[in-house]
Amino acid sequence: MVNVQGICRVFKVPKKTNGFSATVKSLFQPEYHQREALRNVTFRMEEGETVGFIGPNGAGKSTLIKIMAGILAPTAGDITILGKNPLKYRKEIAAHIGVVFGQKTQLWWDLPLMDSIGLLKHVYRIPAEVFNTRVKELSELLEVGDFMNTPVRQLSLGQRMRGDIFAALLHNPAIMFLDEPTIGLDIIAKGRIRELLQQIQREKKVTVVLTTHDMADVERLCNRVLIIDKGSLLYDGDLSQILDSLGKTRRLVIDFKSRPYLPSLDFVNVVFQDGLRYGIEFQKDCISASDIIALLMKENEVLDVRIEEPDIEGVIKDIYLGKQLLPESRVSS
Ligand SMILES: Nc1ncnc2c1ncn2[C@@H]1O[C@H](COP(=O)(O)OP(=O)(O)OP(=O)(O)O)[C@@H](O)[C@H]1O
Repeated sequence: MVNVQGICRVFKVPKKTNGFSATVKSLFQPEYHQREALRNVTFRMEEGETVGFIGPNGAGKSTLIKIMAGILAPTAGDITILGKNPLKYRKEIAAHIGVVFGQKTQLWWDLPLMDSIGLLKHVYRIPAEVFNTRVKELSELLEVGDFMNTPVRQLSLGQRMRGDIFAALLHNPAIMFLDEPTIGLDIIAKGRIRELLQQIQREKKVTVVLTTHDMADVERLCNRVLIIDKGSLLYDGDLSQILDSLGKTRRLVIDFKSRPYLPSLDFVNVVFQDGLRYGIEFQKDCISASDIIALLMKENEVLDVRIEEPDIEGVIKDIYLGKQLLPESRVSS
């Protein structure tokens, strides 16, 4: 479905100048420096996969998506989408791609949603019969019936997003690029969009590339992540594997009946205390939660125990900051 081999992309950026004469000179003789946005990126995607592209601002995610969509040429490397070079066969590939930008709608702002969908019918040259079936099917799936005739500018962000997903799926694309599909939504609308995307994954064989800064999107929707930083692919693999190997600490939250006696244990630390509630962090590879609980219960009366899993946001943040080394990744060179 997607085959990216050693993709590099360098941008030529004008050098900044200081002072009046240097600024005037740069107007006539501009000097440039090279900005490496992508460095030897290689990966493949199979049909039906949902892959999350994550990385800090400026990592190179949008550049990679633009290259995959045939909007931008790579400086070096090879890429095929559905077996074809997306730049050379741009129009043909566009017919198989659906795009949703969380920050920018592809719908006509002043037109009712249905009119935008009607225009896209002509853009994608969808036969009337196929179009009618698709509209019926997608209206049911995305529950847009109530606002199909409302101008897009009057829709809530969540409704607009459902409209955008509708538009992206109208021509039955093989690949969907979702760029921050839940950005700015409230917690209920985020959940609804994630549910819908999960349903689309189940019911349609569409291959999805998801770019997001929201780790909950990745956790719910992707079983594979590509971590990109400073233009390089740092990791290509399961999200759960990152958590298993990097989230080495676990936290127990314990409510005691009275002030507890806490024996000193290796690899175990009290990280907070709130009345008779204690937060205890431990190295999961060195000691088990059940051993700690058994030891504490010998000496104390325990009312409640909860174990907290590592927080994905925290683990990924530490990777970006270089505090965490990634597990043995499956990045091909
Ligand atoms: N047209 C351009 N001209 C010059 N530099 C560019 C251009 N587009 C991107 N860059 C640079 O390439 C690098 C990667 O940018 P890109 O937009 O791909 O990052 P990103 O991972 O999508 O970031 P974000 O999460 O903020 O959207 C950045 O340093 C950016 O400034």
